[in-house]
Amino acid sequence: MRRPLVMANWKMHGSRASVDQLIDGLVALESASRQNVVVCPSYVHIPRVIAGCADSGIGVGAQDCSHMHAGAYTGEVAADMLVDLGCQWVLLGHSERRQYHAESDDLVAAKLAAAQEAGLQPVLCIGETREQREQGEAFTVVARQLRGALADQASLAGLVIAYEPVWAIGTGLTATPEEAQEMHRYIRGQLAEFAGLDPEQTSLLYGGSVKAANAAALFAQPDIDGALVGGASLDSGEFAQIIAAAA
Ligand SMILES: O=C(CO)COP(=O)(O)O
Repeated sequence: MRRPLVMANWKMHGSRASVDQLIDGLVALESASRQNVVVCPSYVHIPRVIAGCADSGIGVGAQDCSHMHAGAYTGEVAADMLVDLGCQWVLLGHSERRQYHAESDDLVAAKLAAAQEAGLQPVLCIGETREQREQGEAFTVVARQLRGALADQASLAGLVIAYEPVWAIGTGLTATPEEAQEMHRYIRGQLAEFAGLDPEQTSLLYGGSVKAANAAALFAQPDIDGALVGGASLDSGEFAQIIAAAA
């Protein structure tokens, strides 16, 4: 179902103290707003966030998961383990995973299948680099990432897509609302065309330098349902304003 989801990706940030402060800010939000919020801390902080957000309506997710089931895979975290902790969500295919850990579309597809099987709600992250956009390849790249991850899935129930142009992540450069809308419209069309998804049931989030100052204009676009927020989600006041803009 399309819903105004605002997700925090804390990336590799946080200490127990700073995580506690962020949780205090989130649980102090009014109840209706909290239902639209999902927080993705680093693995090590997940139990703390789940405990701190208990009964608040705030969802908790991981930033990645393994494509494999439990076994001798040092350093990996299985989707089942995340479910066992109480996670409901997982980000997959984030551009920082693709860039620094060489994650291919095939690997992202395998992770997505593992997440679905375990009962996690996956958020598939896609987006083009600056060079790809400048060369007029943005739509081709996004279509390839979508097909690569989704084409052979047994189930896509509850899937959320986050469009995060790589050139807008952490750079302060946001796609204009019109640029983001154009791509979101295109993605919705692709989902219907090859994945058999009802485009009106799939939430599409925008990510890339979302801030309090630009959130409302992005959310006003007809195909932008919410946001995946990095840097600004580490500032309680700023993040609360983004959540308010989505309501
Ligand atoms: O990568 C992002 C969220 O997953 C976006 O990060 P920023 O909001 O810091 O640009």
